[in-house]
Amino acid sequence: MLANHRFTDLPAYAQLQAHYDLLKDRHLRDLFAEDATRFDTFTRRFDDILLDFSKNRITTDTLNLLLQLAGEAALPDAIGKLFAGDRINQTEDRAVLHVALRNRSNTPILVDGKDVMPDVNEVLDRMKSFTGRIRSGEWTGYTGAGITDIVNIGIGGSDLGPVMVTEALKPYADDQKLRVHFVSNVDGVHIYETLQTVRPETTLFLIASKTFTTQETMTNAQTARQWFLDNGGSEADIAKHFAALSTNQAAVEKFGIDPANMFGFWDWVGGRYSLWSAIGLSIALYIGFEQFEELLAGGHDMDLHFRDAPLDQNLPVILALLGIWYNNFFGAQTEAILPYDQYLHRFAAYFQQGDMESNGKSVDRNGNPVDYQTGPIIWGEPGTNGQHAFYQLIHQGTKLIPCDFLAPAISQRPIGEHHTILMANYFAQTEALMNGKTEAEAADELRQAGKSEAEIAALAPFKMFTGNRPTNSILFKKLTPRTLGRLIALYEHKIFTQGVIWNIFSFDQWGVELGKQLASRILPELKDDAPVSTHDSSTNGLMNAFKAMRH
Ligand SMILES: O=P(O)(O)OC[C@H]1O[C@@H](O)[C@@H](O)[C@@H](O)[C@@H]1O
Repeated sequence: MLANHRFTDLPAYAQLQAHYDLLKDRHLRDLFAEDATRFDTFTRRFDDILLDFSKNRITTDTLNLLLQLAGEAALPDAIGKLFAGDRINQTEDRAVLHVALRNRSNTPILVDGKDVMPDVNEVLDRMKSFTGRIRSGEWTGYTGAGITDIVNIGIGGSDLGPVMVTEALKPYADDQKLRVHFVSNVDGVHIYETLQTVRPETTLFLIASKTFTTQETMTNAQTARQWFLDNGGSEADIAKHFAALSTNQAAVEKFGIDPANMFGFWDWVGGRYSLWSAIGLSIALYIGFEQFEELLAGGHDMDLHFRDAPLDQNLPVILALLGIWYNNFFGAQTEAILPYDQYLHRFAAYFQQGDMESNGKSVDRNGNPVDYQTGPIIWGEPGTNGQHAFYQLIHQGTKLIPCDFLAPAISQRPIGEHHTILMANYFAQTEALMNGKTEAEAADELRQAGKSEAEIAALAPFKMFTGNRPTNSILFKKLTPRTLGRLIALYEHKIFTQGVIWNIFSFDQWGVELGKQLASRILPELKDDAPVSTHDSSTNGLMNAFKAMRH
């Protein structure tokens, strides 16, 4: 069990509030002008990853108080319990052990006295041999042809991680012909469009669902199965074309999938932390098992760093504390994740689930409503696209939006000057957000452009930038599987750290249940044309309008 505290009663909380009052009107421009060593003071490196957090509205006092806050919230003890396999997911009475899935050092990790590593390794071995057989063409479909297309059917944690990683690591799939597709939405359009592009005799469906009961996934899986049977496959051929990634063997068998084609995992793997488990099979198939192991190794590297590095050197802890600084003291509502790497175009979407499903909680670990802010709204798009879309608001809007800027030093696709131009934008944006442009500077520019003093007076207020907008720069050498593993685990542990300090449970997700319950109540009511009157007037009215419109 995690220690329990009231976030706002921690001594450092009050100290941070007082400190905020002193610091809130200070401009980053001045903090940089006063201290030539600011970059060195607020930069940390972990192997090929550099975190520069100097463009944050902090001083060393801020950092020390935030570190004190982490200590008072018993963060080191919580980290110990995470790695020790304690049942820290209390409301589901489960351990939280995604770290075991990538525990490449293979040291025993005990749950209820039993080492989980032999089971983890056994599934990894099976994934390895399966991956080898599919990729080499040894595994054939019902006509004897090899597999050319993998269709992963899953949603939420059984979709977003594999989508994000296969997109991010596309260059590592250059050497083979396998294509991957992802079907998640229960909207029939999604499976329809995917099935247009594949052939039954060369397609392998991965039915990815921890519970194997999720309505969207089961509906899509049934549709895929029927399509397969309607287009040349037979019941006996299903074993060659369907595999399951799940914890629920009974439901997998009931669906008709050969248990030999089932890759299991365990209740201590949260859906949004499951890409490292059998849920990652589509990744392994796409980039090869060795590269998948590199991804795991990267996650493990970051685990060891998180577990062992002192808090003031600890990248996930520093990111978490900065997030708390803006969320709880500056009143920031959101955080943007802005990768300057097109291959990371689903990275922010991935952490929308990772962060918002984990820390979108309003009850503390005592079961009491919280009277402080918890998880931020996470969003973002790759640079430079975002610059031409929503950065206007980040630069000149009324809201404070702390941003993480991520970029590789080396592009996976070095073409002409593209990467240098991209990086010029990367550096320019954080500089602009930090410095801004004073009204006098804006006026000077207008003067140089030949504007009259009257025009200058009219335009300068619109052309100035307040600046003082905080950013983290996360610069890494190259987006390899290992580095990606490190980056994902970096954010995972940031989320964990924040949950510990806010005294909330980060590993359950009861908030997704109510909608599911109501949808299953509504579903039968939509099956006929009888007027609906069992809900509120809006819901009744909408359902009845829908029934009328569909004719
Ligand atoms: O993997 P399954 O069990 O289909 O769940 C898929 C997703 O379902 C949602 O309701 C959430 O609970 C997610 O955390 C989960 O990843």
